[in-house]
Amino acid sequence: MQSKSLDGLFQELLENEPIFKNKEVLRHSYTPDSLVHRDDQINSLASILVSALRGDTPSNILIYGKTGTGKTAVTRHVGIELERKGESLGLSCKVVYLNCEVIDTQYRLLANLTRQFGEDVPMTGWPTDQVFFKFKETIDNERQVVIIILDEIDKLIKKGDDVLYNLSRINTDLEKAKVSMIGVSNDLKFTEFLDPRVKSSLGEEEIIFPPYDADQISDILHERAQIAYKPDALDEMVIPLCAAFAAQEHGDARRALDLLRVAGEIAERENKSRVEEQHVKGAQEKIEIDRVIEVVRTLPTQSKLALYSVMLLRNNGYKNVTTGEVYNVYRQLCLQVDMDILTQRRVTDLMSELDMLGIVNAVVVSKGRYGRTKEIVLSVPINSTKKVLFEDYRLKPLEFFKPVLTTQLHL
Ligand SMILES: Nc1ncnc2c1ncn2[C@@H]1O[C@H](COP(=O)(O)OP(=O)(O)OP(=O)(O)O)[C@@H](O)[C@H]1O
Repeated sequence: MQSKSLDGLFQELLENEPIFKNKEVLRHSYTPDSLVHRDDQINSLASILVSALRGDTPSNILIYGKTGTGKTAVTRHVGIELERKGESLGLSCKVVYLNCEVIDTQYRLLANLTRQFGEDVPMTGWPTDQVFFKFKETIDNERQVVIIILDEIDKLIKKGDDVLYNLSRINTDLEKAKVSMIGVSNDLKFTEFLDPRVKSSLGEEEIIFPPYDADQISDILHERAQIAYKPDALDEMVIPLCAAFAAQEHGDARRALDLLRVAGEIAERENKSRVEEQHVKGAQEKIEIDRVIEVVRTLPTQSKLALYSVMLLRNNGYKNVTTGEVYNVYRQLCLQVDMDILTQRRVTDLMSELDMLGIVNAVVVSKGRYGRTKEIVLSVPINSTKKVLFEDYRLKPLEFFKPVLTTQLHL
């Protein structure tokens, strides 16, 4: 019975005229062929890397810019073109890409690099020196220039800068191969934590990616929309609105492309043949909620308990939740899951942090002769937040817990 109705549903959905021509090109994994408004950065990068085509070692480069300013897209694009040109000139020029958020230890980085040159190194188990030796031996097998792109390089140095130190000195041990590095970061200050020798070697050249303004983002979106959407699928206000929202967020092209995709998905779900202004607003709201929920997922357990206390109070019909009531419930939750009970002052601090993260909204209200207190309102949807909280095994036993609540006086 159910499968029949589902079959009908699929049929109905299939018969709707799709508004997307190729949705994949709006995803993060897609690398565009043309990058508008980045000619200066492309030229700077190419003029440094051209040394590789002369058989010399290009200077190391540090690339800075806020998130979504095209750093990765430009670096990869120039890297691909450099390899292509090298090939046509009969030169061996290899550009390898590593994301240091994923590969964040010296061992894993070296093992991964060696593997990219076709040699098998186990992902754990060897002494680090041995992996480094293997990497050197592997690349030094032939005359080649190797350019290593270290994206999100700031994540790597959180665990020490040994690997950067070793890589920055590697050329002295090589006979045939030459290595240079491109570090990419959206943290302008990360070099402050580097060993001065690494800092000066890595930052031989620096390229800055400024944020896009709304007009530049509009151009990026227009180009992408042409391949992503069917003709006439977008109301004329859609692109300017996506661009305006993204420009408010420090000119983030990734955010703009997300808005453009999610707006289309919302319109599609509503069976509309055109994406309208309200779909972009819906997309903005959805992306913001998804972001906040992601923040909830990474909160420390104590903050999760404080947050869950607010949720329980709201769920039990409390209109004006105060920090005193939160603390009362919080204590009961701690006892239930056997966690240390923090002082009321500390829990009030945790609530302020949740406020700063946009998870709750606390306003100070005056209660006349009863003094002043904070009233706390949730800024996240209850059901999805609950789901995320219970992913934490320490909170799981609280799923059906009912706290003892005081009757709320409406002063
Ligand atoms: N000039 C551009 N033209 C076309 N697309 C662009 C341009 N700049 C950025 N994009 C697109 O915007 C998205 C984000 O760009 P990218 O990943 O390069 O940003 P980033 O600066 O590396 O950000 P992060 O620091 O967060 O990694 C990508 O999908 C990319 O294709």
